[in-house]
Amino acid sequence: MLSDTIDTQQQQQQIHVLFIDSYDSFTYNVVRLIEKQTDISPEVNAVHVTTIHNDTFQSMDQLLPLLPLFDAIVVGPGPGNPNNGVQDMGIISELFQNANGDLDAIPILGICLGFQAMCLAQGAVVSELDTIKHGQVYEMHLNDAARTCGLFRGYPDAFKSTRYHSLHVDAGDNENLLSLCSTEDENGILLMSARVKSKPWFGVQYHPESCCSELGGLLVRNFLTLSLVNNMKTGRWENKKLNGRFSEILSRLDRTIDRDPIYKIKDEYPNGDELTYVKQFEVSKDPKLTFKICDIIEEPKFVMSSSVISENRGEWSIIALPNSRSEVFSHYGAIKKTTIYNWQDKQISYSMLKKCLDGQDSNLPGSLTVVDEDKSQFWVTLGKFMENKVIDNHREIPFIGGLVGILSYEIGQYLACSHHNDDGDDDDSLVPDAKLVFINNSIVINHKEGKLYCISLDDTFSKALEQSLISSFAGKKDSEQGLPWPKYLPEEIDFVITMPDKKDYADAFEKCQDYMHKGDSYEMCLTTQTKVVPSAMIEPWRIFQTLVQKNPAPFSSFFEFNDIIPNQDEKPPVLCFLSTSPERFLKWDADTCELRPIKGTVKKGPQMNLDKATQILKTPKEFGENLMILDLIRNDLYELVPDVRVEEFMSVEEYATVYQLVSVVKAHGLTSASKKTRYSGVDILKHSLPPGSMTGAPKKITVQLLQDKLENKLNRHVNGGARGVYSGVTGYWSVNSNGDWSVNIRCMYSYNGGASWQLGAGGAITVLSTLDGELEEMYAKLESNLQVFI
Ligand SMILES: C=C(O[C@@H]1C=C(C(=O)O)C=C[C@H]1O)C(=O)O
Ligand SMILES: NC(=O)CC[C@H](N)C(=O)O
Repeated sequence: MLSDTIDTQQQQQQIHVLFIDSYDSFTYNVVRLIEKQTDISPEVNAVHVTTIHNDTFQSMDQLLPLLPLFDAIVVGPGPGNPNNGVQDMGIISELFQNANGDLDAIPILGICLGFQAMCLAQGAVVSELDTIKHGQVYEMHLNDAARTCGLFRGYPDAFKSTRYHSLHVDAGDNENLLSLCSTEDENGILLMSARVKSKPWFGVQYHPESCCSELGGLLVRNFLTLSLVNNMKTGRWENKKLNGRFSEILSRLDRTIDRDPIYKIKDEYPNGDELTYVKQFEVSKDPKLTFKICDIIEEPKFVMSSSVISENRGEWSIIALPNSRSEVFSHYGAIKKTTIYNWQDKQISYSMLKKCLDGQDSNLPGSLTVVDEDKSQFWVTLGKFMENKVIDNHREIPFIGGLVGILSYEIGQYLACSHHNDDGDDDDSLVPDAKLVFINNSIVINHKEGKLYCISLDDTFSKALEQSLISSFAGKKDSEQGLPWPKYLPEEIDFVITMPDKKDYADAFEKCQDYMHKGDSYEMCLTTQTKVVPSAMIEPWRIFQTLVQKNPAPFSSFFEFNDIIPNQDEKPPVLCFLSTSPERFLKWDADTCELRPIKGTVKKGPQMNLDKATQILKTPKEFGENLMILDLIRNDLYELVPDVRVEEFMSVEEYATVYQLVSVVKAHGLTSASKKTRYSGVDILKHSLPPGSMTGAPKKITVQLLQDKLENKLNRHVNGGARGVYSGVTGYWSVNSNGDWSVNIRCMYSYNGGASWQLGAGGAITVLSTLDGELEEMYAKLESNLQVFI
């Protein structure tokens, strides 16, 4: 797919597959499975897959002239119903109609939606299942015809595979189709694979690429072998056109989908030793240490701390210290603008910033940069800035300085950046979708080893602060003393709490069920927002102090963006974020990245213990929920990196108020790839936002349905229904090529310095969900933070 050189001789020995994607979230799992089948025959040395979307071409007339380039076509899975033709499947319906017989000799493999479309075009009936299967593993049974069909060569009679479908094919006694495989469930016996008798066209209803499917690679290998034999017989193999113009067309087609790295990664980076200052000393291993340290820091600080430590999570805490040399990057998606200025620059006022964002350019001081760009270009701006900052220094420390901050949900793919502040005044344009600050000075703590590091990228770490850290904490053992922080908010303050309407939630839940029954989505993470208005101002830090004690979590974050000094009569809309998230989204170093999707939740209570929760979390509902997101995350990684592994499969983890089902997926070899396909962790971040665990699958259609049809109504009392900071990510991109981002859940955020707070909570809805069960889960998650106010 992403080969570097177009060498015709070499290409002649490659199998070329055209993959037609329907904006599914499992596409690249299939693509990589195809690419891996390299040992097909001595004539073949590689498999090259070109992926296009089902709407890349408007009609077959545009695609037909390109088909001599390809040895086979794979039509992938996807949302929608083949009965809706072009509207749901773009070019796929016309492809299978094959009006003039142009595709008679071209081998095609249809998977799920592709299979249904193929069978429909042959006269079979495609209709809704009574009992729908999303992320469920079933035994597939081959019939006698399969024994003589090369597609299942080498297969046992039965094997397990994952199913993701709302619809199914009833072939009846259709004369054009030969059925090969079936499974049995509450719906009866269902067709799971068939071929078209008169053509080299095959299909499977199940998902060979799922991480829970057996022998998926063999199916693809068999299909490629059949394709090769077919093409050698028909002369397609010899006549394949790959020279000159065709070779150019192929490389252009390969770039249809944008996968350009955000910035070019170099072979080597300077070590930056002249300026980097690292002072290390021994401290207590108690995670409360981070908070005790915060108490002695007067300056502004961002905290990414752990209040619960467990293996591979929460081992480190970071206190980032922004100062006047810190560049602040804010992106405003709705008006497509980025601002860049230094932290608390005296020349920059709120009114000036607002004017320039409103397009009334006044005389901008030289220290304020405003760039017209969309969210995609914003990443390039960040890349350009960071490119020259990267150093090869202290890679064993996760953060030594770099960009720190918050990315909202709407900065992610497929989402409209439309959110605005709903607080009555006209501050709409000033709600940022991303806010990142470059940090030179930080305190980094390794709780596992009891080590503290004072770090500066420009050798400006305050000597006074270092001295007081040493005198207060160096060499001191764990103390039994708790935090001197209040466990409750001041009693005299009241809170007006606006929750989503239960009836609205029920309506949205029903609509989700409709979409899933129609085949438009397999899982939908439906979320709600609750607004809390205190009767008097409480400092955000004061709320954080109570929150972290009530709901300790591995990713407890505190951010208060006081980046503009307020003038007397101005109140800049300060973004604040307090989080006790259990969920890592993405962690990376120079070569590897790790994602830890959480999916599956059981509320804690007197009747619940770990064993019981484990039993519940391993039932089909929770299993399916987790598997769907696990396969989706594999897809997000596979799009950029070929080596992706599931390292932990559905472990149960215990938190303060809930049990959660967690999987771990890693991608290796970011930098060992060829120069052109070399990605950094930040490319993976850009490509995989919004986090799959907050969207559902398939990601594109699901987030669009949630944003346009469901949450705009359900959450209209907050930010016009936008999720904003909730469902986004928080973390850092360190100059030593490390990064770590947690999912913004179990959090609260404010766009007005704490005058009002928003709390998000939700959960994945599948066809196995019940309204009561989902409501209970949503309230359990909401309670983890709302408890601070009630
Ligand atoms: C949506 C939330 O949580 C997400 C949904 C989960 C689920 O559906 O089980 C679990 C963890 C998160 O990925 C939330 O906490 O608000
Ligand atoms: N995974 C798929 O391709 C699903 C196909 C179709 N949308 C269905 O739900 O049955």
